[in-house]
Parts: sequence; C-alpha cells; structure tokens
Amino acid sequence: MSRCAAAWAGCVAHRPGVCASTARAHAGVRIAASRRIRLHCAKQPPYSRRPRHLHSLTASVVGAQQVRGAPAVAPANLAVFVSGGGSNFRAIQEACAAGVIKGRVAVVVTNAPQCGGAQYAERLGIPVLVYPSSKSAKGCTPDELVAALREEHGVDYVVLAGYLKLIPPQLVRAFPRAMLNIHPGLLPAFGGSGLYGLRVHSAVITSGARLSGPTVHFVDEGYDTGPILAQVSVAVSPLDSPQQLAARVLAEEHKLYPRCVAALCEGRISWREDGIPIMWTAA
Ligand SMILES: Nc1nc2c(c(=O)[nH]1)N[C@@H](CN(C=O)c1ccc(C(=O)N[C@@H](CCC(=O)O)C(=O)O)cc1)CN2
Ligand SMILES: NCC(=O)N[C@@H]1O[C@H](COP(=O)([O-])[O-])[C@@H](O)[C@H]1O
Repeated sequence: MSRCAAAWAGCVAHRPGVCASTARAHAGVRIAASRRIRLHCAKQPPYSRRPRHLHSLTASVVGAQQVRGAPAVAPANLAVFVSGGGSNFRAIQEACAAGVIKGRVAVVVTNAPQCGGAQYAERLGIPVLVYPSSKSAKGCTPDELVAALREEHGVDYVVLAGYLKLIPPQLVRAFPRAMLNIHPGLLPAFGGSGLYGLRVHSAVITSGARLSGPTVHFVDEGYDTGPILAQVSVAVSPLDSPQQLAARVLAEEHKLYPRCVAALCEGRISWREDGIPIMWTAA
C-alpha cells in the first residue's frame, strides 16, 4: 500500500476503505430558467475550476421542443470539518436530507475522532478522516488531505462547523471561494486566534456590547479574516452568562448556516469586483 493510501487508511478515523466517491451520472440537464432566479451573474471561475456538479449544464431536448426548467444538477459533495458536539454539522446534514441543501455530506474531517460530530458521522455511515495528526490520533498530512477530499471523495465545497484547527494553505488554495466557516461572533470584532467557543461570548459580554450573533465567511489563510458572506444579530444583555448568550447565538447559527451552504451549492453567490461575496435568493 502506498504511503498516501496508507496515510489515507491511517487517517480514516474509524475504518479503512471509504470510497463513496462519486460516479454521479451527469444526466443531460435543462437550461437554467434564468428568469426564475434573479442571479447577478458575476464572472464564474474558469470552466475547468467550476465545481463538478455544476459542469453539466447542457440542453436536453424532449421531442421537437426544447424543455426549459430549473437546472437538475447532481447534488454537491460536501466535506464538513468538526471538533466538538457537531450541532452545526447535524443542522447541515438534516438540511441535505430534507432537500433544502442540494448536497450531500461525503466526508467528515476532525482533529478529535471521539468528538460528538465524528460519532454522529459514524452513526450515519459517513467516512471520517483525521486532520491534523495528534499524540492520540494519526492523521493526514495537508497534501494527503487535499488529495483525499478531491480525488477519493470528489468534494466540491468545504464547510467548517466548529472546527478548531488552522486550515492549511494547501487546502485553502485547493478550494477557492468554496470553503465556508461559521464564527459565533460579529466579525471582524471578537475573532482571530484564541477566540473560539465560549471565549467569544465571554469577550462580547465583558466588552459591554449589546449585539452579537453568528458570521458566515469564506475561509482564507488567517483565522476569521476571510470575506464575510452573512451575519445575523442577537441581542446581548449585560446580565447574560456566556452560556446563555452561546445558546441564543447557536440557535441562529443552525438557521443561517444551512441557508448559506444551500446558496453555495446552488450557485447563488456572486462576487463584487473588490472581492465581497453577495448571496442571492431564488425569486
Ligand atoms: N485558515 C483558516 N482556518 C480556520 C479558520 C479560518 O478562518 N481560516 N477558522 C477556524 C474557526 N475559528 C473561528 O471561527 C477558530 C478556531 C480556533 C481558533 C484558535 O485560536 N484555535 C487554537 C487551538 C484550539 C484548540 O486546539 O482547542 C489555536 O490555534 O491556538 C481560532 C478561530 C477554523 N480554522
Ligand atoms: N471560531 C470557531 C467557533 O468558535 N465555532 C463555534 O463552535 C461552536 C460549535 O458548535 P457545534 O460543534 O455544536 O457546531 C459553534 O458555536 C461555532 O460557531
């Protein structure tokens, strides 16, 4: 077994062999009824870099008449990164199962194989990879992780959901404008190294701020410095405990994140010339 395959086997937290890769048929699809979706069509990434599940926008002809309708595209393959309880992962998984997100969770990545998110993935039969390696768990190298996500699992988009380690530059570069994170504060405030989980809520309360809330942003090489996609505000009382504020913010996360991932999978995000993303809703 090659080092890489061995690494893949080694970095599969629960069992070797994973191969849900995707021989997804690209049935001929209908031309998008662009009039139905007010999509500000910014420059799309070059065809070769467009997510595979959006490649197959070809016309299908029924009889003599060309049929026009919403594009029937294959569901996007998602990689979800977790470190803790996994409630955001669960919200995304449930939204995929309900058809709210046109995607499927193809693989989960964690630095903590015993965490609640990884255990939930195992119960659903979703492969779990370990990144990075730690004293207690052998994981992938950055290059092995990129190869596993791209080649083994055919991942189109990466979704960080309570993941607490730095995503390496190799992975950031491999998924341009295709990797999201959710932060439990209103970036750019209350973000960056050392600010995660309850620490964010403690800092907000200590500051006396009266508003907080989740931020969904694209991921770049720094902690919480990528372009912001969406935010929701939550009232803060000076009498709040960090746990009370965390619960209110988390409830909004579970609504906001699936909406953002759905927009990403449906191509309903365009980009301002200066690199600010804009999320559009279907008409
Ligand atoms: N390249 C990127 N990687 C990650 C990002 C990102 O924006 N770019 N976001 C984080 C998630 N996050 C906030 O949303 C975050 C997570 C963790 C930390 C942090 O300070 N971590 C500690 C280690 C914590 C631990 O091991 O328990 C640290 O690095 O010292 C800050 C922000 C995910 N990755
Ligand atoms: N900076 C990263 C960070 O603090 N992420 C936060 O960790 C929690 C994970 O909960 P979950 O594991 O139940 O989804 C969520 O509140 C998420 O915003």
